[in-house]
Amino acid sequence: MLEEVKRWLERRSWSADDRPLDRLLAAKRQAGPAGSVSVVLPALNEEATVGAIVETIRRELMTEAVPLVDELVVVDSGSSDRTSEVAAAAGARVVHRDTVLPRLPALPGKGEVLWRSLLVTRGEIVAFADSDLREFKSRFVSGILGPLLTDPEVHLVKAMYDRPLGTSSEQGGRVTELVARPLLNLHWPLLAGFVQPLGGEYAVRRSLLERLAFPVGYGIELGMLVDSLDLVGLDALAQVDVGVRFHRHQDGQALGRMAATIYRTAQVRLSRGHLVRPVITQFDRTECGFEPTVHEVPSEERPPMLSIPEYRRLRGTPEAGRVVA
Ligand SMILES: O=c1ccn([C@@H]2O[C@H](COP(=O)(O)OP(=O)(O)O[C@H]3O[C@H](CO)[C@@H](O)[C@H](O)[C@H]3O)[C@@H](O)[C@H]2O)c(=O)[nH]1
Ligand SMILES: O=C(O)[C@H](O)COP(=O)(O)O
Repeated sequence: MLEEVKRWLERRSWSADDRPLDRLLAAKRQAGPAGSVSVVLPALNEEATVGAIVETIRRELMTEAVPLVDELVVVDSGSSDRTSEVAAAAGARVVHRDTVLPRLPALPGKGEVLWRSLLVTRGEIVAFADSDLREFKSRFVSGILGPLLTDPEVHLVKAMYDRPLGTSSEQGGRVTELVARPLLNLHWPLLAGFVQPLGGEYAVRRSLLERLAFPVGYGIELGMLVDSLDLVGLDALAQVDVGVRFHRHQDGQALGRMAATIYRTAQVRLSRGHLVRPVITQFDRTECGFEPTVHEVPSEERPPMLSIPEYRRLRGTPEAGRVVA
């Protein structure tokens, strides 16, 4: 491990317990508008879990006594189930991806809805969390907000946690362990200290988010880490231990496509313009043997939000500063 990473782990890795709620609330009051917080839950067919997550955040972080979160938005990514209804009934503002920036038809994928969420939220700090989490705890949100509210030098905070898979207590995160961690260690060793580089729970200052390109699919987390390192440096990145995370596990083939997308995101960053065929072939057993299916690996990226005129008008920002394009 690099010496810089050892030092980073000592300086920038915390537990959610390190910053109790009353300290966060005091810091938020003191920060004024810079401490405004939006929580965004991307959701594609999550009717089973999104309601409980919304209720927990509203009950524990959005009350008169604990006004830590200012707005809670579920961005529906094209669900065919009752995700929107359930989320709205639980008290979230629900926005469908197609209603945001309608001049650009939405592309499929999680990164796409996170990108669009910047146009429908106002917080100077935006916290994202997956909406398929079970046994959700509000510390998943308050924990990652802590360093941003209390330390102006921190710009991005990722949650870290144990990830049970089936009966095994610590073996979840198959794409993390087989693809993302090796890629990061070999190509961006400064990021080797992140325990959960792909985790969907992270909080980021808007001033950073709006300067980042967003891969439209599952490449968003790796892309965001790599580009943030480039834009703000390792010391502006941090991680917080929030306990244990339970979520819906995708099957091996879906994870294969996710892995290919993440590899592609890395590849684009390693050699912009390098010509490859971004497809992955997978196999299913049929009566005639193994049948190949070819899936495209999405390579589209949305440009930094600061380059979108509608966003600049909304925010009253005249020009784009340094961005990752
Ligand atoms: O097109 C999509 C796909 C997913 N989601 C939502 O995004 C979240 C995470 O998706 P999920 O399929 O549960 O991802 P995981 O298999 O858990 O993948 C992990 O790794 C991914 C790649 O880094 C991250 O995006 C995830 O947040 C992280 O949990 C969930 O709320 C989904 O409903 C969308 O909104 N739109
Ligand atoms: O982050 C990951 O590696 C993927 O979400 C897969 O996680 P799982 O192996 O716990 O399902």
